[in-house]
Amino acid sequence: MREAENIQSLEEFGCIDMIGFIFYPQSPRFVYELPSYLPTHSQRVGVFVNEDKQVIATYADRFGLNYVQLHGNESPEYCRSLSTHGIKIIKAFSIANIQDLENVCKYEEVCDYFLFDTKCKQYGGSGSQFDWNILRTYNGKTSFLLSGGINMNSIQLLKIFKHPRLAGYDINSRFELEPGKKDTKRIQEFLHKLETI
Ligand SMILES: O=C(O)c1ccccc1N[C@@H]1O[C@H](COP(=O)(O)O)[C@@H](O)[C@H]1O
Repeated sequence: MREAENIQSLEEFGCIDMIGFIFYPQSPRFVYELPSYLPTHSQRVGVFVNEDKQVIATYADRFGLNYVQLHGNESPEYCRSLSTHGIKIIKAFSIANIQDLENVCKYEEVCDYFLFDTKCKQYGGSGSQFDWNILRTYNGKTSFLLSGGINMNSIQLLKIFKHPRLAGYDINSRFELEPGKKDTKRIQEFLHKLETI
């Protein structure tokens, strides 16, 4: 997210655990300036793709980031060296089949969360869902966020999908008015349906 009012009105829901800022210059959601309001209750997450560690540290300071979400081909060593600097790590993995989970175990101990996203041509923000049944074979210790194209029509499937390490849902492009601007009404409706239906 990148607009102060938009961030503030979403945070007012009181149940959004994390709000993300995309620091990948090729993304249409790239955050090019510091918003005049930053979340105070929701955790601040910076999203990076194969970024220089010094650049990440600079953004982490400037935005007061609680987490960095690494959405590229970052190695376990790279994650470890960031985490030893006190930065909490969410490592994203692109999933299309069971084999895509093979390398995930190498990242145990060096990440706070994993994030399972749909494999696509670009690095993220595809708006497409993958087959969550693949995650039934994930038996690691690290909790994960479910991501990739989650939308209003995902609710029934979200309710059915259970996993002992599932920590939360990550919503992005399917809840936007335009890139980087969330449709707060649609999100409110989504949250309501998730609780009630
Ligand atoms: O959204 C982007 O532009 C983006 C660019 C580079 C890396 C990650 C990006 N977004 C992340 O992708 C997932 C899934 O998003 P979607 O629901 O499929 O649109 C999410 O974690 C975004 O933060």
